[in-house]
Amino acid sequence: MTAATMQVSQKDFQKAQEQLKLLKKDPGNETKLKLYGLFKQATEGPCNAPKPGMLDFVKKAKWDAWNSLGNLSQDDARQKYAELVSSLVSAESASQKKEASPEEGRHDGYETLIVTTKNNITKIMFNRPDRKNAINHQMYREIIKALEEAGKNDSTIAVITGNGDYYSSGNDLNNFTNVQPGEMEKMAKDGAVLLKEFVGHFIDFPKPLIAVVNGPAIGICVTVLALCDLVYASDRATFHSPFSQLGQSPEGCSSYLFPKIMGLAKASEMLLFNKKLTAAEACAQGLVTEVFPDSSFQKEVWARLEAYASLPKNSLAVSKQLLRVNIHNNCAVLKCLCLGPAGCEHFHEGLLWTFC
Ligand SMILES: CCCCCCC/C=C/C(=O)SCCNC(=O)CCNC(=O)[C@H](O)C(C)(C)COP(=O)(O)OP(=O)(O)OC[C@H]1O[C@@H](n2cnc3c(N)ncnc32)[C@H](O)[C@@H]1OP(=O)(O)O
Repeated sequence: MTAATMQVSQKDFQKAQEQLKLLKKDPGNETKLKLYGLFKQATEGPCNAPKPGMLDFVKKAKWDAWNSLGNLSQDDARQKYAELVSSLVSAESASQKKEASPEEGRHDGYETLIVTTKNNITKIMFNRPDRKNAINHQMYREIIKALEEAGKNDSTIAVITGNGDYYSSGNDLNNFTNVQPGEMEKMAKDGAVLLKEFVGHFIDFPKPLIAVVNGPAIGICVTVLALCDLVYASDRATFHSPFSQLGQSPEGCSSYLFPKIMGLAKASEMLLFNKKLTAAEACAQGLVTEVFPDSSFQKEVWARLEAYASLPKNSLAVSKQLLRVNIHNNCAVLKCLCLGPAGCEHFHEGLLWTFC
């Protein structure tokens, strides 16, 4: 070895010692012993220390690691030490990159949602946890886009859920603020068009659509549950449609589907008198398919959904259509009646409108 390469090796050796201190993960005892042996060999040469006693386990393991290097030269030991540290640094940075890289199967182009496709399931997750997943204009449009994509892609089922402690607090109340007096009517009309498109995508969704209600649900995200094929709820979830409290009327085909699902009396309690249901009550009334303890909710539900998603895709899609044909047709009629060319958007308190 020339003096020049030896110098590089010495420099690399020192750099490697610095890098080793910066490692975030413990490399494990075996690697630490290898590093110890190489370090001693590099700095002191072959082991000539007395062998520790059999019961002094730590000292004995270290001595063995050093002694096992025999007559390896100090230059080679430095080199091997630097190589080992470099491999640890590379492995750590690769694993950090992997952790930081986007979730597997994540779709691009969404800011208010996390949309992923994995194991034949497209998951559409509301992602405004700091606003309790309130649905603003952008989110309405992104949900429409996500449903459109999910309806056409290779997935077998689609799932809607929320990120954080809420499923969704419903319509973002800021959608109705900061409207200039002269623009009220335009805002209502534009909102009605957006709402029609939004609800229409639930009515027309061609595959099984499953709501995984991870927490409280309010307003429009409750009403469209009736357009989902299954609703799985955590026992933390609640179901609240406070329309009259807000001077609004029910939307999302709930005025038709809720009485059909739970009977007129129970639907009236929810849609006229703002009764908030627990998950168990919503299940007893047929709005929710099954309730799970919150502690095992995600695990149990996703295991079940993965099994469902391995069923034949076309059979599920056709069967869904057969089950829902009448509901679909009636909802489609309601959609046209309420927001068709004749226009019957009903204004409430000069601001809000009914859907159906
Ligand atoms: C353009 C198309 C329009 C179609 C309209 C269709 C008609 C739809 C109707 C509905 O969906 S009606 C239901 C509307 N939703 C509500 O009335 C819920 C309002 N929010 C609340 O009552 C409470 O925030 C809560 C959800 C019960 C949570 O209460 P908590 O005390 O736990 O947290 P907060 O501090 O209140 O919330 C944190 C943070 O999030 C904001 N936020 C929550 N929900 C909404 C919302 N729906 N719209 C806008 N912002 C919301 C809340 O203001 C807080 O913000 P900061 O104060 O931290 O800035």
